Amino acid sequence: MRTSTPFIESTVDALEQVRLTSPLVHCITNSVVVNFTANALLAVGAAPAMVDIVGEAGPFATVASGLLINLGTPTPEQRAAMIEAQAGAASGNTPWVLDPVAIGSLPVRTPLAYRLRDLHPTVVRGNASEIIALSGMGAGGRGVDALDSVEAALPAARSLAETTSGVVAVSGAVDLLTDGARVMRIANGDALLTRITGGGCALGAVMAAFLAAHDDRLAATVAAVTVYTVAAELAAEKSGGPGSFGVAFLDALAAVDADDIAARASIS
Ligand SMILES: Nc1ncnc2c1ncn2[C@@H]1O[C@H](COP(=O)(O)OP(=O)(O)O)[C@@H](O)[C@H]1O
Ligand SMILES: Cc1ncsc1CCOP(=O)(O)O
Ligand SMILES: [Mg+2]
Repeated sequence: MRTSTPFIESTVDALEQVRLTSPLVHCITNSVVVNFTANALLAVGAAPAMVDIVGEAGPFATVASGLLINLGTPTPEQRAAMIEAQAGAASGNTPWVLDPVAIGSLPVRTPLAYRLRDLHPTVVRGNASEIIALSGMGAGGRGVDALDSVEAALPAARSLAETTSGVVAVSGAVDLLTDGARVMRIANGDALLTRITGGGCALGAVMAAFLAAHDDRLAATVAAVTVYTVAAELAAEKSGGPGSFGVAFLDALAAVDADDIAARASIS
């Protein structure tokens, strides 16, 4: 696969920036993955803060370096905090990531996801079925899992990028990213990421960290996916299964460096 050298350079720069500046990442995320997400952010060099209550989420989003809104277990308090946080992010010019976990048929989170979509997330990140559902072109997946292929989600991703004027990232064996005009594919990662919970959710948080480290939104998102999926490859080589992979993945997020990126990144 052809590898895009400018994107490798911007990926290495963004990783260095994340480690130098330790961006403060405000997370409103689901109760399944909250600890794993905080550990993934710490491992890559960012500073997590899980601020998901009304009265705090708005002001915090104003001053944070990046914000993640993840719809995985959207309690009433979290739902109100998400709306408050989005407004805070808008007033503070804070980049924000929307992860529309398991939308489609679920009757509470789906309209909330549409409402947030229309508030122009900097990045939407999801699996193929979530992206198709958020675009209005399909019914969603099987719970948190995709039923559609990544390539089948390309028209939905393009349409969604036009709606949001932002970046859309579809995860899977080959990740697909678009800003509506450009389409990038990243063929790194390991299937063990789908055998631990939070493999997708923590990626959304890492994207929020990288958005704080690079001005070009597409390049920042490419950098986050590349660092994350190359780290997964390094971890998989040292793992005997999902349990040891989860631990090795945190070690690899902390250790992955410019040489690993140059040797392994498959960006086209
Ligand atoms: N078959 C696979 N091979 C390699 N990497 C994968 C595979 N499936 C998913 N990934 C990676 O796992 C991470 C989470 O993606 P995914 O499982 O699609 O998200 P979600 O958990 O939201 O459904 C992404 O970084 C993606 O690149
Ligand atoms: C299992 C589960 N149920 C509600 S949220 C969640 C976590 C989903 O995590 P990911 O999308 O990263 O696999
Ligand atoms: Mg997910």
